[in-house]
Amino acid sequence: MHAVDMPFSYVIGGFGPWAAALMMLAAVQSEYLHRGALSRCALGFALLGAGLVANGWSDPAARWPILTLALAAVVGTAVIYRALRQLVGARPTRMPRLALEVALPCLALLPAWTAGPRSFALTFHVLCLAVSLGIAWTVRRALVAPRNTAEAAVAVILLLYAGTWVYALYAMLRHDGPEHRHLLYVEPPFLAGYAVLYALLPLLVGVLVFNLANARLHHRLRRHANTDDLTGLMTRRALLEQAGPWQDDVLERGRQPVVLLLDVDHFKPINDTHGHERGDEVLRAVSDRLAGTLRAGTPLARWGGEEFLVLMDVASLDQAAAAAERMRAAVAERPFASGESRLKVTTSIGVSAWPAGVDLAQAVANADAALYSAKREGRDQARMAGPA
Ligand SMILES: Nc1nc2c(ncn2[C@@H]2O[C@H](COP(=O)(O)OP(=O)(O)OP(=O)(O)O)[C@@H](O)[C@H]2O)c(=O)[nH]1
Repeated sequence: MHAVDMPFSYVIGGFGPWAAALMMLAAVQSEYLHRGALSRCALGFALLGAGLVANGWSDPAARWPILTLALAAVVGTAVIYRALRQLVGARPTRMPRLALEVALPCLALLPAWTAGPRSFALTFHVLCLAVSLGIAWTVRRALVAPRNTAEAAVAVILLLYAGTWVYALYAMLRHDGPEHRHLLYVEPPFLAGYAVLYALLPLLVGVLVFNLANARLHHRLRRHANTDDLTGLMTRRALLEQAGPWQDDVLERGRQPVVLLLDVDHFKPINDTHGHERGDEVLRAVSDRLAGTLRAGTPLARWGGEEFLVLMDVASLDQAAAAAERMRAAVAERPFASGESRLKVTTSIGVSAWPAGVDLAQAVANADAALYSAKREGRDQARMAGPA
């Protein structure tokens, strides 16, 4: 066999696996990491691996190393594919089934191989084109209307990828001469390079994909743990995590940290009279109104059932009292619509300074004591705690 049309072989040998690798990465990035996209990428890898093996077979010196490396690459791809499916929560594919899925199209190459290099190359190109069209189908949304850069990148890569195979077919059909019979053939030194590429690439991509998928899962879990489902405010946990560094920063800027604890008055009767769902609506509306009185970035958490906690930096405690009054008024001034009826909702608020060297738990306990006296003295009011 001769090496012919080197740049072309180079494109097929070099671009194909990278395109498949990028596809896998983009699939993770763009949230359409699903069975269809993944299995077609895995198939793309396997097919290219099979093409490489067939190529290497013609060179006795390269035969066994290439065979071993390419098989390792195929197995590596299958393992990564399976792990990824588990990561995204899909039922794990059974290995024999996956092996069959990937092996069948590769086996289709066998009869073509025995029929001669030209029919082999032709079959190979048709299969690869089918795979690239298959991938295009699974990610068609990215092609038609990409929503972000990752999706736009997928569209470009796919077009190049499919274009490579279309061109390969065109070139094969147009040139019947012997020099175009072995479009897959690559010189042994390059072949060895590709073989290493095949063996390393799935590993490399696997590590990248795992990291990306892990980072995304981690981010999602953190967001779930730190966001209150009902109100969208931060949870107690999230506020506790931020509180220490927040206090350091406020003190450094020469301002005073204060804690405001708010509790919706007579909330139980709202639930009992209007139902739990209406109660939920009221909690959401209260949290919106509270947030509306605060500067963006002020830590506001849902502290418990109908309790909210605010960390605020002020120049003086008078400012904190004024802010508490604003929050109280924002809730009390207009009734909340609940179906046909209007619900008047009020809050009681306890405010406490949170000076340096005092635990947040202590400051919250002081605010809670102030809140308790606000409740005792008739509710719908804010009370300042004694010195912390
Ligand atoms: N709808 C709804 N109700 C909740 C939620 N979390 C806690 N609650 C209810 O909030 C009510 C709190 O009632 P209490 O602690 O007795 O206080 P209250 O009726 O507000 O009276 P005071 O605080 O003394 O003014 C309880 O009935 C809880 O079931 C929630 O997420 N949604």
